[in-house]
Amino acid sequence: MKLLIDIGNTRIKWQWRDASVSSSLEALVHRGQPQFVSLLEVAWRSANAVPDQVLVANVASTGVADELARLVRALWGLDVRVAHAEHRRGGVSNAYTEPERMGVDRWLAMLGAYRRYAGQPLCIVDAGTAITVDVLTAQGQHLGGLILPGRRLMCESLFGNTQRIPAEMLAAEQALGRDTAHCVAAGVELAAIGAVEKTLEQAALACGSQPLCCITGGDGEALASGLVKPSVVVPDLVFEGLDLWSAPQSVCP
Ligand SMILES: Nc1ncnc2c1ncn2[C@@H]1O[C@H](COP(=O)(O)OP(=O)(O)OP(=O)(O)O)[C@@H](O)[C@H]1O
Ligand SMILES: CC(C)(CO)[C@@H](O)C(=O)NCCC(=O)O
Ligand SMILES: [K+]
Repeated sequence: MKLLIDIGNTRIKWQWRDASVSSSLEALVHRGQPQFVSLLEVAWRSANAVPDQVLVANVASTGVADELARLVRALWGLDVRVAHAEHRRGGVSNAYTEPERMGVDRWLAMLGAYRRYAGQPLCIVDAGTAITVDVLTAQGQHLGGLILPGRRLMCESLFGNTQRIPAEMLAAEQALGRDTAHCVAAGVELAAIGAVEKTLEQAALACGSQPLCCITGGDGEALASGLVKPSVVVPDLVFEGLDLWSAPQSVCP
């Protein structure tokens, strides 16, 4: 049994996997919650499972990952394996000249998407604390990507830097708002949708056919429902990639 862990800037998400079964995703907020280690301990003890491998993807501080590694050692006497972005793996080539600077969540989402949907161009979207969009050709060449603030960060930047926009975060209901909170919701939603749709258009030109849009992340469903172009939502895309990353046959060439 493997325990796969994705540490984002807002939440820690985890999934138990063995050869045949993947558990549903579980998550807890670690930001501003110093007791997250004891909450994790309760959650993992109650799973009544003993992992033989613990794999970690971390884009938060190393302090969070270190505390988690201590817990894993205390519970099961295991060292965690920490994934990182690379030049090449599993048929995917990274466009970054310094791949170690890319967030590993982006790299793993690309590996996961390529494993599932290789053979067509892909546009991989992770809608979390930040929103990332990355384009892969049908042959697995990463063409590059974009990073923008996620839904909550976009809202908070407005709430924190204006006098007359109160801190009220709503889901967007219509394209155009008719009061402040709905205008913010519409603006934030359209910023994300516009970024993805524009990238899809440019990627279609660059790749010669319409890419499949693979979406993951806490705000993924909401983003997908606003897109005109077809998309698939894969909540455990980063875990698919982490599982692939840890497989012995996927040694980095
Ligand atoms: N309790 C919560 N606190 C803050 N945001 C939350 C909470 N629950 C859900 N969210 C939503 O989840 C989004 C973050 O999604 P997700 O959990 O995928 O990101 P993350 O893993 O924490 O961040 P990232 O991986 O981008 O660093 C936020 O934009 C917010 O809308
Ligand atoms: C962009 C985020 C925050 C998304 O989780 C993460 O992938 C990250 O911290 N990336 C490092 C910068 C980069 O990917 O170029
Ligand atoms: K993420």
